[in-house]
Amino acid sequence: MTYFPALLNIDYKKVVVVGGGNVAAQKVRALLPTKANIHIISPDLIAELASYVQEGRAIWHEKQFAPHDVDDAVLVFATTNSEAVNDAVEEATQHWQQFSRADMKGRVDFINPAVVRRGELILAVSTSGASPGYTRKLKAELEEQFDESYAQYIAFLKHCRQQINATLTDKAAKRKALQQTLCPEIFDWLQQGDVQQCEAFLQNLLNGEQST
Ligand SMILES: C[C@@]1(CC(=O)O)c2cc3[nH]c(cc4nc(cc5[nH]c(cc(n2)[C@H]1CCC(=O)O)[C@@](C)(CC(=O)O)[C@@H]5CCC(=O)O)C(CC(=O)O)=C4CCC(=O)O)c(CCC(=O)O)c3CC(=O)O
Ligand SMILES: NC(=O)C1=CN([C@@H]2O[C@H](COP(=O)(O)OP(=O)(O)OC[C@H]3O[C@@H](n4cnc5c(N)ncnc54)[C@H](O)[C@@H]3O)[C@@H](O)[C@H]2O)C=CC1
Repeated sequence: MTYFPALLNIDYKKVVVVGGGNVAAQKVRALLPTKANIHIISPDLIAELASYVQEGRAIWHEKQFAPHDVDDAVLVFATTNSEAVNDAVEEATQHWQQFSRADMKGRVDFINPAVVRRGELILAVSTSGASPGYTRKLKAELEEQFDESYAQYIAFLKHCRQQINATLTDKAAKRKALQQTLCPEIFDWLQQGDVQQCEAFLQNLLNGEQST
């Protein structure tokens, strides 16, 4: 299968996860940074999921799956340990609802990548189902390579881009300035906690004075 990668806006939309085990938790963990309305359908929950429910970050329907549970959901995850139940979830899911099936036994509209988030930076990795174990290993490597400092770095690049777009009018000058924000010095200055140096660099770009 050749999959199409995309980043979805699911804020305030209903998402249903059927099952309350480790695989369900993996899916819910990936959903939590969004503002989606997360509904878990399962007669039981592992402790991690129970804590999300207790914190009000997901809604638990303590029951066996029934077809109407998927009503109005934009994403549906079938993560139970029963092929028959996953079949029933698949059957209940309309063609306009995106369906993910953890056992890969039937219809699969999308599969889940491993995700590393650093502020607004999103690194998503997949082997298209070839080797989820390798995907997990690659994620661990990316977590090391892209540490938490990247959140601040991306936030500063965003700030620069907003300022440049608001200040410079000439297209070529804008492009040049945006390109210059990608110089390695900015990352290094932020690592050293030297925000002043970064701001001075940006001011020079906005004044058209930076030549590097
Ligand atoms: C197709 C896909 C569908 C989907 O679920 O979206 C799928 C399917 C299956 N996974 C299986 C097994 C494992 N999955 C993991 C881990 C992850 N699996 C994830 C995604 C995906 N798994 C999608 C493809 C992604 C890709 O290829 O890149 C991750 C990335 C994200 C997530 O789970 O949301 C998450 C890591 C996230 C993280 O660490 O953050 C591990 C490793 C571990 O847990 O340590 C193992 C054991 C090792 C092994 O088997 O390789 C099995 C066999 C089940 C069985 O034997 O019963 C199936 C079914 C089959 O292949 O038929
Ligand atoms: N995609 C992935 O990353 C992986 C997928 N898998 C697949 O995912 C399945 C689930 O794995 P785990 O979460 O580890 O299993 P698990 O056994 O820990 O959890 C299964 C959950 O499904 C619930 N369930 C069973 N019948 C139900 C029903 N009628 N209605 C609602 N909920 C019901 C159970 O109560 C339990 O909470 C595995 O059997 C395997 O096929 C397994 C490992 C990784």
